Amino acid sequence: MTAALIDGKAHAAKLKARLIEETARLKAEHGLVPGLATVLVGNDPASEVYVRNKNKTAEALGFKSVHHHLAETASEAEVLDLVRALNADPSVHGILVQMPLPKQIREQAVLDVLDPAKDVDALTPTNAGLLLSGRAKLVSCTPAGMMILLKETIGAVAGLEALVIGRSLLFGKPAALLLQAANATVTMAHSKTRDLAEVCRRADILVAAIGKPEFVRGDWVKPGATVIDVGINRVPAAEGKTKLVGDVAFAEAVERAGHITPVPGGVGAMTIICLMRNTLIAAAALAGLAVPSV
Ligand SMILES: Nc1nc2c(c(=O)[nH]1)N[C@@H](CN(C=O)c1ccc(C(=O)N[C@@H](CCC(=O)O)C(=O)O)cc1)CN2
Repeated sequence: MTAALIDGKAHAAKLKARLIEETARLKAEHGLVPGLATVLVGNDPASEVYVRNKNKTAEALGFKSVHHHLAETASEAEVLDLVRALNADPSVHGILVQMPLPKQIREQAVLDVLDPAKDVDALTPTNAGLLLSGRAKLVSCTPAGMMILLKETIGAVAGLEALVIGRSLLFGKPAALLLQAANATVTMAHSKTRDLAEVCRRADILVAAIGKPEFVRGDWVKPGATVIDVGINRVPAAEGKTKLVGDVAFAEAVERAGHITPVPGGVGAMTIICLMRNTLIAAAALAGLAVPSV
């Protein structure tokens, strides 16, 4: 069997088109321009690219987009003051603090001051709790993108065995909750899981978010399973160059899976557009308008 590729870029483009229409409608009917503020602390090259792409996408949709770049040596107090100022700015509806942060800044301290109504990453304790209780308006971006890809490629996941490897706040935990809310039977695995290969072989939906290049081997994949690869690992390639690979050994897994996301161009390609969707939803909610169903 050779798996069908799940094209994250194509699905992201479809969502982008809907968001452009909805943004124009909000502006025409309510004079509302969604505003996204990005905060980057330090000079991590990958983070710089992601944040630049977030600002570019926001502008392409017709949002107001502002960027704040703090030095690698910025103190926690400086970051918290900036977040408080953005909380108070009525033209800003979404605040994105790029992760990871330099080590002197506690991620939890930043999330504790971020206004949950503007938390377009859905990482604050309030939004994490709302997801747990099934009442979330803002859902973490990459997990939300995964659910869109699953819905549009395999349809309902009810009753399927789903395995999420990884338990981060950014992906693993919200992904497991979303799959469970869609009535999948969910297992969460991690670095301490015994006999991971055998656990993987039971999964109809295998989600890998471990951060280890090509860790999941092809013979761990149940024949016909759907594989969602969340890893983005830069590894050495020929002629002194580098290339991106996922957490799944793609060339092996593609021979056994029914559907598989490539890296790049899979679920990662949904992250930024789902952030824009959250910004639009946050803007409508803060303006007291009905939450758009985009
Ligand atoms: N505050 C946040 N920080 C981080 C997040 C996040 O969602 N919120 N996620 C990652 C990085 N990230 C966004 O910030 C992100 C990762 C990947 C992509 C993406 O487009 N991936 C492409 C390949 C990109 C490439 O060539 O490097 C793909 O998979 O096709 C977008 C955003 C950590 N930090």
